[in-house]
Amino acid sequence: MKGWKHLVVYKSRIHALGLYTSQFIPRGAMVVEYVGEIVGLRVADKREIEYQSGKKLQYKSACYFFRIDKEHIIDATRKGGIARFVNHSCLPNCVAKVISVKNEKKVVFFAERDINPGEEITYDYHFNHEEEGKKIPCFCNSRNCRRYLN
Ligand SMILES: C[S@@+](CC[C@H](N)C(=O)[O-])C[C@H]1O[C@@H](n2cnc3c(N)ncnc32)[C@H](O)[C@@H]1O
Repeated sequence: MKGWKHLVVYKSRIHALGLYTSQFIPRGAMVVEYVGEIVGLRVADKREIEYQSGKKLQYKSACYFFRIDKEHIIDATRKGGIARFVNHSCLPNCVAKVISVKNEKKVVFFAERDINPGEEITYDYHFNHEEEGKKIPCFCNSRNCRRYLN
């Protein structure tokens, strides 16, 4: 499959917008790369506060961070690709892998099973568990839903 033209951002049944495929994707195929700015934890923390403050309306309540490793985050809020619209599912059709290309870390989603045209692309966010009150309800609607993202 060449390029990402078969991937479409569309209203999701899980949350707001989601990413869908218009073509069959075979198990094991690369689906999309999570593109954005790679920043350190300190910068990411500052940006999170800035985004949540709502000072810049276009970033308000944005949550387009992907943690690559202990020190680095991909921030897809200001500059990012379509992968930022991939929602969480407790029974996902993709898995996110951190791979190294020419010594640079990249996050790529691979199909964990065959994905049919019209299906929403999902992966398991694997968020850390949070205490009551900080929990985010999950709307993935899968049979094994854990009820919360975190
Ligand atoms: C990277 S965004 C995903 C794209 C998002 N749907 C949008 O339109 O911008 C991640 C946020 O989407 C929401 N989200 C993703 N999967 C979800 C799920 N299964 N249940 C509830 N909210 C979800 C959460 O608010 C999460 O912090």
